[in-house]
Amino acid sequence: MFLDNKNIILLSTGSFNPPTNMHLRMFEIARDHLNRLGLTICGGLISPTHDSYKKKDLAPSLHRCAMIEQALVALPWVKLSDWEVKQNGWTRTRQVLQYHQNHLNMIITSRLNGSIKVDTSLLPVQLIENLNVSDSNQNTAVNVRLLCGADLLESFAVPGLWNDDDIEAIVRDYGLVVVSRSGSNPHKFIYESNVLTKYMANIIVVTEWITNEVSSTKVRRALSRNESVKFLISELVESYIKEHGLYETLNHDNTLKIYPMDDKKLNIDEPDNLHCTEKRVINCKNSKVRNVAESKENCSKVAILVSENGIIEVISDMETMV
Ligand SMILES: Nc1ncnc2c1ncn2[C@@H]1O[C@H](COP(=O)(O)OP(=O)(O)OP(=O)(O)O)[C@@H](O)[C@H]1O
Ligand SMILES: NC(=O)c1ccc[n+]([C@@H]2O[C@H](COP(=O)(O)O)[C@@H](O)[C@H]2O)c1
Repeated sequence: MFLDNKNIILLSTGSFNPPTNMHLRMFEIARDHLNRLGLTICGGLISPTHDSYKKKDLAPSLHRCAMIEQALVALPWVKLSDWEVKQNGWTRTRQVLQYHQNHLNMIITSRLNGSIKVDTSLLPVQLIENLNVSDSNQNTAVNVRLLCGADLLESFAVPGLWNDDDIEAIVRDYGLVVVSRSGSNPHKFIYESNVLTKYMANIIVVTEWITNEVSSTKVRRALSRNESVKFLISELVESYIKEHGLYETLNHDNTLKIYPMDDKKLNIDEPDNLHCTEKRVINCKNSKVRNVAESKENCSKVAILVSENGIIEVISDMETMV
């Protein structure tokens, strides 16, 4: 039931839309903690989810992979794996772990057997160096562990999201390294789950005392409002985003409502059924309102109302916007 803890590779799955500094810090925090427990971390992998994963505002994987590569310039012991995004559809996390563990161990075995044509690009440098000096009796097999934030762990309880079999296989065969997030209580969550309690020895909870609640959602929101994201994401990622015009508009296609000014005056009175958390009037003389809605028309002023559930309503000064 207990995993052999030699040669751990931390694998993190998610949208990385975009990758934030906290995605990177998660690896550092986990490595420090595991080292302190006497465990060896050989490397890390980031495996972004497939484009068909149903998540609002998900940028194409081409961009997400490129942004991860930019972010990882500052974290060379972690590598991007684009295997998931290259599949025909979304892959369950259990299979992602299975693929990477089998694949990496296959590469290691081939390498030890002297096969020259082995693509080692996913292997951490440290492990390759060990392999170069190792005799074949040495235990070089890797254990790929799922590295996640406590919110991902707690998503195990969302009805219909995860198969029970998969949850059991993930904790039994691979193991978890869970980084705390404010508002979560991973120890309590494990206690309340029979299967997680059964395999508790394979779950390492890392308490992050220097809490940082940056999330991709908040970064996307800031970008769409043209607010600074400095120190939340790497400068290289920020440059990539700007260069490709990503996240300039938030996609609320199904819920966007645009009121011509005749209907609602531009004094941002709330429409009857909308409780606003935010109200803003934007001056945009002779410009397209790109950060609010795809409009072909120019306008000079719009009012934006953002409700608690993320619905954006726009009041424009030109009927032609509608
Ligand atoms: N601030 C954070 N603290 C701890 N873990 C985090 C944090 N941000 C992201 N993670 C973890 O990183 C992994 C990938 O996360 P994901 O791409 O969903 O990022 P996110 O910022 O939570 O995204 P979104 O805001 O789009 O839901 C998940 O395991 C998630 O729990
Ligand atoms: N059944 C499963 O294996 C399952 C269910 C939900 C999410 N996931 C994964 O967890 C990650 C969640 O990412 P987000 O937090 O960005 O939604 C993604 O990599 C996704 O593929 C896996």
